[in-house]
Amino acid sequence: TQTTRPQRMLAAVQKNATRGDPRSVVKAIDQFCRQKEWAMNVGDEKGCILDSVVTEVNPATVLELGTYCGYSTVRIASLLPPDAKLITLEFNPHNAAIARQVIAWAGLGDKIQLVEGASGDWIPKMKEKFGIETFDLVFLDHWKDRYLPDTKLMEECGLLRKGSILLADNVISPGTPDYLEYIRNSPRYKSQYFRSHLEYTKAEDGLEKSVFLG
Ligand SMILES: Cc1ncnc2c1ncn2[C@@H]1O[C@H](/C=C/CNC(=O)c2cc(-c3ccc(F)cc3)cc(O)c2O)[C@@H](O)[C@H]1O
Ligand SMILES: [Mg+2]
Repeated sequence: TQTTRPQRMLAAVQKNATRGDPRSVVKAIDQFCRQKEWAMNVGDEKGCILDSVVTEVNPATVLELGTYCGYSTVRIASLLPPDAKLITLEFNPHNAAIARQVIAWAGLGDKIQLVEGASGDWIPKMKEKFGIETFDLVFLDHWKDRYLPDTKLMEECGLLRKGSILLADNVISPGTPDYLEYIRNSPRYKSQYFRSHLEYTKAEDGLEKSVFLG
């Protein structure tokens, strides 16, 4: 029977990456996507920008919206301090199942909590279910029309504090026009655009980094 792209990506990790070595997992996925099949991971070029933001913020609490196969989940978690917590939300059970195995291969299972469900349902439960007060860093990489409603929901739920960082993928390609318009014009955020390229291509894309001002 026909395999799926996430299944083929996982197979490439299990074949080419070293168990317990997150960077080799990231490298194996990037090689798979460059040499075999394009996939919507943040990729190695934007991934370096992501790395620099994670390192600068040094977050104790991270929320990722849209796990997909766990590429950015592993990339972020590999840079976190010892007691930091990364919660990642994914509502497609097949993608979640693949991501769990990618995360396990990287040996990062104790740093990452993958929650299977929709961001709109789980964002209001972060405090009661996971004892999270606020997130130091949020990585937005799920359906592009959910960036704005979920940002407003995080504000309403009090999950952002003065200095919380939102980092949004794909603000050019596929694009998130309503989110960009809101976040760049809101007096409650200070935003910065990091120009880059759509993963594994020469097309323009970039990351928008926004600081919540409280
Ligand atoms: C509300 C909710 N709750 C929970 N999980 C959610 C969720 N909404 C989506 N998810 C999950 O997250 C992933 C979806 C990611 C969406 N990403 C993109 O569509 C994307 C597309 C491109 C792209 C660019 C140019 C092209 F020509 C074609 C594609 C590049 C990218 O980097 C992308 O991220 C996927 O695993 C989905 O199940
Ligand atoms: Mg993306």
